[in-house]
Order: sequence, then structure tokens, then C-alpha cells
Amino acid sequence: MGAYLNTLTKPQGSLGIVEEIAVQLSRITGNKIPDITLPGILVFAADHGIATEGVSAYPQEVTAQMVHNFLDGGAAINVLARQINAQLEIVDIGVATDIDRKGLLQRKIRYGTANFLKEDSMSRSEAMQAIETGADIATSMLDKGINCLLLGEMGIGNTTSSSAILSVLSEMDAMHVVGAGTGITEEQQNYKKQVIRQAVVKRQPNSDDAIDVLAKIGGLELAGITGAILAAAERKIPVLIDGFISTVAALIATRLYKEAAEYLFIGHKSAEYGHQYAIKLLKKDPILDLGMRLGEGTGAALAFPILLAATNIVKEMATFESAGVSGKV
Ligand SMILES: Cc1cc2ncn([C@H]3O[C@H](COP(=O)(O)O)[C@@H](O)[C@H]3O)c2cc1C
Ligand SMILES: O=C(O)c1cccnc1
Repeated sequence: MGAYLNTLTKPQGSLGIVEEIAVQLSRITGNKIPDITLPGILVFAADHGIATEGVSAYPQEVTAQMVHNFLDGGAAINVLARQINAQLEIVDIGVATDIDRKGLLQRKIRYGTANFLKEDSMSRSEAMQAIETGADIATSMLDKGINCLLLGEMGIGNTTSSSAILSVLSEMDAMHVVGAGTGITEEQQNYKKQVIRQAVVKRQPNSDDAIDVLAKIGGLELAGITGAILAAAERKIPVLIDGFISTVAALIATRLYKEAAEYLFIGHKSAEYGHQYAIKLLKKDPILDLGMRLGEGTGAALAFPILLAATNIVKEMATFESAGVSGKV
């Protein structure tokens, strides 16, 4: 693929990272001209018991309210999904209340996680069920012809769970992995760090056992994303990851199946403080850096046109030979 890119009418390497993306996409799909024209977005929604510790700027009920907003088409991810003609599915994998709405994929494992400062977020079997659910839903999306998977989440309190997981997997103190989430003050961030430190000491997640980490301090939507990544990797389908939370779920996926990393693109660099360390652990460079810190899959949806551009370059550009342009001297 690299050699073919050098036959196209441009100075060698001049399309920079777009060329690297083209190479990775062709490696993933096994096609010189990868087809990613049917993007699908999965947004996993779930609640977090840790939200009762006052670690978010918004109350827990916003999770369910945003699910309604997703189904009504009014959230940021709806706008961006429409812009790229992506199929968008919303999954209730663990919202704390029942949501009876047409169009919602109702795959609730439990009514939110437990407060992991006091007890394990969920049982090991619930964590595994949530991973399987994510894999199942992704597989049925791929069965319908989706050839590029974009992943997002909604869950008030989930930056606390993600930071806790990252601190365990990176062996870094909470100081380095905690950020403002939805916009908490510095004082609240200090408290969030303390909560994470205490919870990790109490829960003792085994950093060599990613399922144990998910069960003890994780979230159901994170587990869903992990499962969706594993399913896409199995089908050799590229996956576009969003921001901090979904990158942490991707880290879990690569701990379960190292080769999953090959299928991943990080859509953007989140403004959430710990994201830089999460992407460093994954050994990936984010595509965009727009100062965003939203989640929902928005950074993935914004990066998708860059992936599409990489495939169109390969598909449509003339070669030096076909265009009669002189090559390198
Ligand atoms: C209205 C609204 C829409 C959102 N969409 C995504 N998030 C993002 O913020 C939450 C994580 O931040 P924290 O850990 O501070 O609660 C997640 O739901 C994430 O998806 C939202 C948050 C809010 C308030
Ligand atoms: O980067 C993210 O995904 C993110 C950051 C802050 C809040 N919600 C999501």
C-alpha cells in the first residue's frame, strides 16, 4: 500500500497522516481500496453509583434525559451522525431508570453500577455479560453492512470510573489521570482524586485481569464499548474511538486481546486531562485536536471524514503514469 501511495500524483508522503491512515485501513480490511462508506455509531448509556459522591457537575438523571434527547435527535451526536450519514443506535446497557422508548436498544444489565467507593461496581459475571452485549450489538450492526464502527457513551460519573481504571492500568496516581469531566471545580477535582485513591485501595482491582478491573471500578457502558471493539476486530472492521472514556474502554479491550489495537483509530485528543496518558498507553496518535470534551462519539464522528478521505485518495487519485506527470528525479 505504501508503495502504491508513492505512485500517486503528489510528492511522496505529502498527505502526511492521511497516508498513514490509508495504510492502516488497507491492512485492517485486507483491501487496497478499503470500503468504509457505511459508518455506524453505537452509543452505550449507563449510570454510575459513584455519581452520588458528587464527582460530576451534573446530576445522575441527565443520563436518562440525554437518552431521550438522543432518540429525539437533538444531541450533538445526532447532528454529527446526520452530517456523515451514519446509522446511529442508542443502547441502554445500564441506565438507572426504565426508559420505554421505540428505537432504543434495551439491553440493561442492571440499574446502574454500585458506588465503587463502597462496593464493587458490578459482579464479574455482569461485567462479562456487558462485554458480550456490546459484542452482540456491534455484530448485528456489522451484519447489516456497516463497515466502519464509531463508538460513544453517555453516563454521568463515567470520567471518575474511567480515571480510576486508567490509574490502575497505568499504575499512575489519580493526580495524573483526573480531569474536569463535565466541568467540576478544582476543589471538586481534588475530592474526585481522593475518591479514586480510596476506592482503588478498597477494591484492590487486579491490574493483570481487565475483567476484574471493569467489575470492581468500571461501568456498564465501558464494558459495552470493550465488547463492540472485540467484535469489530474479529470481523476486521475499523473502529473509530472517541475521547477519554471510550479510549479507556479501548485499553481494556487491548488488555483482553492485544491485536485489537490494530483496528483502532483515536478520533480526537480530548481536553480531559488523563486522555494524553490513555493514548500513550495505547501507542496511538489522535487524528483531531479540537479542544473537545463531550463524549457521545462526537470526536469519532468528526474524524470519520478524514478516514473516508484516505480511502478516496487511494481510490480516485491519478498515478504519475496515468496522468503523464513526471516522477521524482
Ligand atoms: C448534558 C450532557 C450531555 C453529555 N453528553 C456526554 N456527556 C459526557 O459527560 C459525562 C461524563 O462526565 P462526568 O464524569 O463529569 O459526569 C458522560 O455522560 C459523558 O458522555 C454529557 C454530559 C452532560 C451533562
Ligand atoms: O473525552 C471524553 O470522552 C469526555 C470528557 C469529559 C466528559 N465527557 C466525555
